[in-house]
Amino acid sequence: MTARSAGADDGSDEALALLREAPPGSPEHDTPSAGGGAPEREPEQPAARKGPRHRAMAWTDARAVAARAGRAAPVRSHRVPLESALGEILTEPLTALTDLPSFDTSAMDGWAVAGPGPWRVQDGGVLAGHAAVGTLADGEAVRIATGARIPSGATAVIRSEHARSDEARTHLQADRVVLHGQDIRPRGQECRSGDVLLPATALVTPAVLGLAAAAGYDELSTVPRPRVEILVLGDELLTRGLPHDGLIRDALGPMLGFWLRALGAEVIGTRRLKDDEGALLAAVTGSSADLVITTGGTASGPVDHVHPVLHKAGAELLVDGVAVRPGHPMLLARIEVAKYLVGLPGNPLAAVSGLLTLAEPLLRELAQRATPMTYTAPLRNEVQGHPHDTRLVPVVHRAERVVPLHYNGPAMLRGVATADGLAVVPPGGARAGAEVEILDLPWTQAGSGGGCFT
Ligand SMILES: Nc1nc2c(c(=O)[nH]1)N[C@H]1C(S)=C(S)[C@@H](COP(=O)(O)OP(=O)(O)OC[C@H]3O[C@@H](n4cnc5c(N)ncnc54)[C@H](O)[C@@H]3O)O[C@H]1N2
Ligand code: MOO
Repeated sequence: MTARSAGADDGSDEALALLREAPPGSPEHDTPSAGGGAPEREPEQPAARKGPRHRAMAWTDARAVAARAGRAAPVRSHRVPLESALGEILTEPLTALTDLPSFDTSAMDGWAVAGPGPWRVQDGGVLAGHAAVGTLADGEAVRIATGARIPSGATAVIRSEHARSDEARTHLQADRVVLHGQDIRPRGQECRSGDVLLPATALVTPAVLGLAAAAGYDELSTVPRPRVEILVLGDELLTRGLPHDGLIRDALGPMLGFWLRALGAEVIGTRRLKDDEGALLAAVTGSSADLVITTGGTASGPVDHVHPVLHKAGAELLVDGVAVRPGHPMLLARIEVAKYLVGLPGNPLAAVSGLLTLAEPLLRELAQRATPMTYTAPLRNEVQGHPHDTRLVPVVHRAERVVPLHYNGPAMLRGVATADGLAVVPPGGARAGAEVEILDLPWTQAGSGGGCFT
């Protein structure tokens, strides 16, 4: 867990201060949710609008469906150069291709000696990377460097600081008792050729890359990162400059690619599409990605084309709405075998909610990464819940507790930008002190998702 020190200069203190200081009567104070930013109030749903509510799946069920969809995809493997394997999962055990060390090695700079001293010092010396020198006979010594091959016949290495040679540097005397084999790393001390160093299913971390290289590998067999294409939808979106004339900046395009990479995806592209059904259908059906992510257009407005396009594409809706706030219109569809689409709602925090609810478990299973340990933390402040739905609320860790952040409205990124994670607040809410599950953000120290190697 990240226990950031109180007062960390990360911008979250302003959000926290606002939470503490909102005066009575202010909108902040009046929000029905402590922790700030209420779930936007919904009017009682008339019968005619009850359809979506019936379809909405419980938050935990939706995550389970997404994970199952990922597990159902065929298992894949590729051989890649070491540097490309970072963050992927091994599909074969890492079996040593050599003994390590692969020869008897000096562990120190000093002298290799044979038998009991004093010793006659041979001319020259042995350096790391040099071929073997001749055999040492009993009573002989030769200068040696750390990492150099031990000459045959040598029985020990004496560190430079533990022996003295005479003026002419021809004779050597030890300052202390010399033990047989001291400071010699024997061949195969770490492993023998053929030993299994890591099982298939191990995550390739930087340390694994180092071990694989030491053990003789140039390439590794791993599960390829799922290939993801992002389609950002909306006529109202600008990619530069200030909002004007009802147009706003696209906040999702700049964020999602990096976030998806941190979740283990290979992002093959981000495209911006106008609100045009034909263009969306062509982009979805023509995409070569394993997972298409769309943003916006999930609801039932006049230019919300995701549902009609999925229908036309013959896709199977696996999740069509989730009982979670924000983000309830999120969806998951199977377009064809092993090709999925996650529809993220357009409101930016709702999109983050969809990313963590549906894309994260799907990508994790497609990449065959281990399920991270879930953990809970006590809330410092009460958080009001939605009557029926789970809430995901940005929080920071402070002194063994999590503090709900204020700017947590569906259209706001200000809270999550300073957050360590999202608290999973059950329907009905949670009191101060209640333990709630925390979804770490992939870049926080507490993140247990196996590392975010981008
Ligand atoms: N009658 C109803 N209307 C809406 C409901 C509902 O239940 N009944 N749900 C609301 C909720 S909740 C959400 S979330 C949104 C989801 O809508 P869409 O997924 O169709 O998204 P859009 O309508 O395209 O956009 C919503 C909102 O987000 C802004 N947006 C979109 N893309 C971006 C982007 N890349 N960067 C920044 N902002 C973006 C867009 O301008 C809208 O303001 O539906 C509600 N409506
Ligand atoms: O809150 Mo909507 O929940 O998905 O913006």
